[in-house]
Amino acid sequence: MTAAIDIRGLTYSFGAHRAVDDLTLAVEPGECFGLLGPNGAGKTTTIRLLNTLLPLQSGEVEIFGRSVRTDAMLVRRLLGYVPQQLSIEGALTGRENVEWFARLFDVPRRERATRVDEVLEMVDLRGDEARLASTYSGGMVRRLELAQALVNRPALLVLDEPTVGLDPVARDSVWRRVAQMQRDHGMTVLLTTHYMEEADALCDRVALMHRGSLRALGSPDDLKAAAGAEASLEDVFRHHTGEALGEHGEHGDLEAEKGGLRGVRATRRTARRLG
Ligand SMILES: Nc1ncnc2c1ncn2[C@@H]1O[C@H](COP(=O)(O)OP(=O)(O)OP(=O)(O)O)[C@@H](O)[C@H]1O
Repeated sequence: MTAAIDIRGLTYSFGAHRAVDDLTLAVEPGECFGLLGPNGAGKTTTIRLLNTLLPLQSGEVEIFGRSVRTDAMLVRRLLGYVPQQLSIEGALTGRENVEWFARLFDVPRRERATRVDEVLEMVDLRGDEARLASTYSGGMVRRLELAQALVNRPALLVLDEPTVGLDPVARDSVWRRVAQMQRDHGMTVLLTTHYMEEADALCDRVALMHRGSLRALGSPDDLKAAAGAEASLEDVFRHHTGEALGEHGEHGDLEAEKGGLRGVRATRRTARRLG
């Protein structure tokens, strides 16, 4: 079977700094796969290489058998991407934000209204679609971004830190949507996170990255079992790197449900800085 994502010997440097170091891994169709690691591990760089936002330097990546090096346009059509940065426009309504993406991704004009309805329904925003996005809470912003990424019915949904800076309730609501979409539509999902409990709850398999390279790969249960009785994914990380992820990964005091894009932007910035 053709892998959903096939990464072979991927290496990428910013100047002298090697951000991704000889990464090899494959994600199967229909899997929810987590790239885990602290700030600076190379997760976002990996994602930007596979979604064609960064040009490959060394190594190969194929998405459903299409090379990102030679078939970039085809690869883009297969992908839905929710970046860490905000991708919505506060001066547009929720619905207009999704319509804009539908046009951008060449959803045929005749199908657009139905598709927009469908994805707004999926993320439970039909009731708020006429409000300006600037009035949305942090959790609603994230759900709207999910709707944008889904409107072209991607075979692969890529989420970069989908719940960073959200409070536990909003985080849970995003998790439920992602799990449901994967279940209902058989979509392949690749997400990056440094919330261990997020990976544990959502992912069939995870890859632990540290300083650009792959340190461990497997299902959360197998990795935990290998690290010892009653080990958590935090323990697994410590076991493979000698460092504690918790110091990088806790954002317990962050609160993104304040509403308004400015709050969301500030919270995501803070979350990234705290890592
Ligand atoms: N545009 C850039 N120019 C120079 N260095 C960069 C650039 N982007 C990333 N880096 C460096 O590459 C390394 C990997 O960064 P990357 O963003 O991929 O990590 P990450 O695991 O996604 O972390 P985060 O959770 O902060 O996004 C880091 O050391 C980072 O400082």
